[in-house]
Amino acid sequence: MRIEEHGSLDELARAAASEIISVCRSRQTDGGVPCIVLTGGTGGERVLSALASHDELAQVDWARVRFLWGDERWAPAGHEDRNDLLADRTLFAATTVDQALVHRVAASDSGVGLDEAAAAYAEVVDGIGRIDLALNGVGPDGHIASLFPGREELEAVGAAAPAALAIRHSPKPPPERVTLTLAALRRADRVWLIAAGAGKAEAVERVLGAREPLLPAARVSGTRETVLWADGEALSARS
Ligand SMILES: O=C(O)[C@H](O)[C@@H](O)[C@H](O)[C@H](O)COP(=O)(O)O
Repeated sequence: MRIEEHGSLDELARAAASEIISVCRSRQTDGGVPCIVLTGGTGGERVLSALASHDELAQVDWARVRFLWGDERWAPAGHEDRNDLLADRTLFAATTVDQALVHRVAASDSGVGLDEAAAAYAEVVDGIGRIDLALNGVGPDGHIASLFPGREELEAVGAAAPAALAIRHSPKPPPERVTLTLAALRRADRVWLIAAGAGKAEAVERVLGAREPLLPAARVSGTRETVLWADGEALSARS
């Protein structure tokens, strides 16, 4: 795992945004359509904001970038709880994306149920070939996406595992969500973990300590690289 240590969340977000632009440019130069899995949470939001205000934003044709979400809260379209709203208010407001390439999880007011929304999202993810980058905010308990420690959803790792699952009774509100599984996240070429602030120091230490193979944030890796983007506070308990 590569560690990208930065002095603050803002510095971290700007550096990550620069690297996202570079990943997308490289893929588009090769004639490809990059696919990025976005994350919710403070870290995810700051990276999106840093992208939106980045002076090299225009070097990527964002209308030829495919977007997924690592998880989404089960809420009506446009609700403050939704992770896709973070993108709408930042990156998507600063550039032009092709909504046909923006794969949102169905909203709770769209007429489908939670299980149906999860199954439909799994089908979308199964239909996507290459995932270039999966961003994952790390929770204080070491969760990523809506994959929480000790939960049965963590067992969805094999080749036959679904790409997305419905989550109920999430320990982090709101209680109902749709999440990509480890099986799906592990398909990504690059998996980036984002952790900033003293509140993440224990989780980061547990990930780097590699003593807990069951910790969600310690169980995800990319096929080409796994990077921990962290600030000094989040790395402060590193042994
Ligand atoms: O929907 C969500 O809640 C997020 O996807 C979740 O996985 C988040 O990334 C972590 O909980 C970190 O969130 P913070 O960066 O706000 O601590």
